[in-house]
Amino acid sequence: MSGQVLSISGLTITTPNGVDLVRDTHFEVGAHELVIIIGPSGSGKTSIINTLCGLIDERDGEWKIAGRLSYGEREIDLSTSRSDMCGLVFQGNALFDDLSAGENVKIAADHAGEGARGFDATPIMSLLSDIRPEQPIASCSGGQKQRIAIARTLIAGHPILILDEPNSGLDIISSRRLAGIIKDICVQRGTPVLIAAHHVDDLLPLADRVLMLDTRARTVRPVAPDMASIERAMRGLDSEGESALAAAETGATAPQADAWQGLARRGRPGRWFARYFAEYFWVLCASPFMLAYLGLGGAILGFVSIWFGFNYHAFGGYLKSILHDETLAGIGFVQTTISVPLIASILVVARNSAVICADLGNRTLSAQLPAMRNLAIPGLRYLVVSILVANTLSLALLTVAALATASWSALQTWQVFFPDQPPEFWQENYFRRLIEAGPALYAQLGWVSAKIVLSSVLGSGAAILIGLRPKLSVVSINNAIAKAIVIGVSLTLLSHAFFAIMQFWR
Ligand SMILES: Nc1ncnc2c1ncn2[C@@H]1O[C@H](COP(=O)(O)OP(=O)(O)OP(=O)(O)O)[C@@H](O)[C@H]1O
Repeated sequence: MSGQVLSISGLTITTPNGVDLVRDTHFEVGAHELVIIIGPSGSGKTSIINTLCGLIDERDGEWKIAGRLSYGEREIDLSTSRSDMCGLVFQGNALFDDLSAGENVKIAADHAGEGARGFDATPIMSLLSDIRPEQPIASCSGGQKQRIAIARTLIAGHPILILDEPNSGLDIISSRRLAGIIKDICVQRGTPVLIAAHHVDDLLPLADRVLMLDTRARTVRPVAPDMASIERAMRGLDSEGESALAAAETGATAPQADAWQGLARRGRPGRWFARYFAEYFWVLCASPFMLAYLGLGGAILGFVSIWFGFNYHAFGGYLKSILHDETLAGIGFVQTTISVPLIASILVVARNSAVICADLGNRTLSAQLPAMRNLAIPGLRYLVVSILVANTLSLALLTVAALATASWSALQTWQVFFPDQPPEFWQENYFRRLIEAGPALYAQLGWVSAKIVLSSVLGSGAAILIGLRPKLSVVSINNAIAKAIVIGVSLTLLSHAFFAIMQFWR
């Protein structure tokens, strides 16, 4: 493959907001060449890299891409096809946190392409000499993670190598060593290497050329590979990030400055509890998806109880003719005080345990809770109280919704059996035991409320405790979610069984 040139022509990238990052841009990276691309913060370096690596994510919005990438015999139309020729070291590392340090490299080696065959990996592996292969990713320092990410991509053996800010977490010695290793690889393999970087001092001695993303001309142009020329070229360029920094330096007003000044003023901290409560109430209860879920559960239960209660009972014939009012009263009582509250609790606790555990697990993994503590935000209190209250309200309201649809579908099913009976007859008998109970009505509702509150508090409490336990990876969050569902539903079954026994214990 030696001697092949990476050539980009006619590259235009338009963000989903309609901003052209580059227009009709051309550049090349030769075989054995190490080229650095620089540009102000937010100018589009990562977007160019993602385009070259086929990683523009259309789920973020509709990007418009035009241009061609050619390398050797292959040519790719970037407007219609995703490029698969460039290996990328991601800015945020993107390590697999459920695998150990060694496994992160091994998995790349085991899936390496032809380009990796017969290549001496010793210099790459020497990048990792201070890391134990069995070390979990979570226990590696920022610089160590970065070196693992670099080694992993180098091992994979793509014909073209692209690095996004590879030296941002490294000390100066590691950074120089890294630059030397990358250069060696570039020369040995004949690989074109493109590096996007802000801190170029350590990389410059080994760079063949420097390209600059010119935010005024919306193109990529060459700059002499020395710090003085780079600084001169960068000065005078405009971008959102640059103009904000320049404004801060000179005391001038940047476009969004007023909005940010308003945010910096101290307000009432209590509104953040309301903010978190509203967020959890919506996700745990009020979303249309939840209402439809519980409505459907109630409707199916209403139909099943009446249909099978009348059709498949041992005294089915009698029930239909002379005993149907008593049967209806019995089914109505069991449905309103036992079965619908139980099914609603199981459905809500199972679903909401997963949501709560995933939410807190992600906050734990991404260190949001220590960040809140560090900012003197009573995060745990906001989150835990909001979750407990929102989940209990959610279960109460959704049980009422399920009871409404269960009663409605019970009435529809009953009318299939007894089309001549007026709905008033159904209403009188279906709710008779509940109403007959007189003051005990309140006792029955009290039992139902007790089941709901206990199921909710135990279910969401278990999900909170499981979600807040230390998490090392996304896989550990998944396992925690499964555990929270099983424990939450088991506690719900036990709560309902306990109160059902108490309810009829006379
Ligand atoms: N999904 C998106 N939707 C809309 N605009 C986006 C999206 N992703 C990025 N942008 C915008 O595209 C521009 C370029 O972003 P990009 O991340 O490519 O810049 P960059 O030069 O790599 O920045 P930095 O050096 O700060 O990492 C920015 O203004 C950014 O706000």
